[in-house]
Amino acid sequence: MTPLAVDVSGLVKRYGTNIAADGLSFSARRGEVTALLGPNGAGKTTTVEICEGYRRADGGAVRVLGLDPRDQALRARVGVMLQSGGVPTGARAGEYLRLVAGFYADPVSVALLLDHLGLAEAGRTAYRRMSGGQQQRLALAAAVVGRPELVFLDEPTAGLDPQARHATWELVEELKAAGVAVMLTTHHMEEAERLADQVVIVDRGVVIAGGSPPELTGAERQLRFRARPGLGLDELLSALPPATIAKESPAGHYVIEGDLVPELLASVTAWCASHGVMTEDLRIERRTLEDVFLELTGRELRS
Ligand SMILES: Nc1ncnc2c1ncn2[C@@H]1O[C@H](COP(=O)(O)OP(=O)(O)OP(=O)(O)O)[C@@H](O)[C@H]1O
Repeated sequence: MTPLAVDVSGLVKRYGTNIAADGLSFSARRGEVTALLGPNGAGKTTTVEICEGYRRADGGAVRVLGLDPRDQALRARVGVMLQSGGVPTGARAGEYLRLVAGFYADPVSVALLLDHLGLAEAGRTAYRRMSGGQQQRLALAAAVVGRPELVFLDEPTAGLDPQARHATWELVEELKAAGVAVMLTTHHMEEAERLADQVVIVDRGVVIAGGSPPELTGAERQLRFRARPGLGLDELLSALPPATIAKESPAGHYVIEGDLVPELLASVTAWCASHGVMTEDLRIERRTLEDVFLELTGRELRS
């Protein structure tokens, strides 16, 4: 059986008294995008750096393509995009990418890759003169130029404009179609929803939920709104059809599940009006990963 691309079990990592990973477990498969999603400080970068072999774990087991993450045999098989580039500041984009390509047996065409990521014009520009978005795309190009079997992308689209973000997303989709395992960290939930086959939601060093985006968000649409905390939900429910469910989670965030026909919406808003309740952000849609995170932790993902 082919080993999992990444297999992390009970990972523990401490920085002094601060626990960045507290028994964290997940796996990532080939030909799939696995997203570690969580707020700042959740432990995503630490986890990925341990998988990349840059940091040592304090406990737990980590295998990457079936090997110890520090095994030198992985260098040629794994692509890494770091948050802070790691490119010499005087290097021109094209030169640098050709240099990196030279380390691999069967690299991708540098010219095609530059073109694909919208960097063709920046090919002769020194790294320090490139925009932040261009530098980020160059780091991405360097991670994939060697045709890796597994690639780690740490916040690959943070700070990119929408066009560059879409170019990055397309590249990730192509990698996946070519059978590459992609591990991506993000606190951008649309990115996780759009790209990921598996989402691993991390908070405070532990996995609080995992699955495909539809598994996590559910297929059913819901009526959601915000209003003052502590509305009498039993009373509201008595005004709604019998199979309807109403929840307040966390305080001031309301979710109504049931047969979402126009009459239900009218009944909810009529009940609110008769109780002097002003709703905000009233919407009927599938839960988002943001909603899932909020329900699980009582906090916003983008904290
Ligand atoms: N080198 C370090 N020394 C001490 N503490 C650290 C170090 N690196 C990370 N931490 C702490 O470990 C915790 C997890 O950080 P980590 O960077 O792994 O989270 P993250 O989910 O990647 O966050 P972000 O989205 O901001 O990158 C945080 O509390 C952070 O302050």
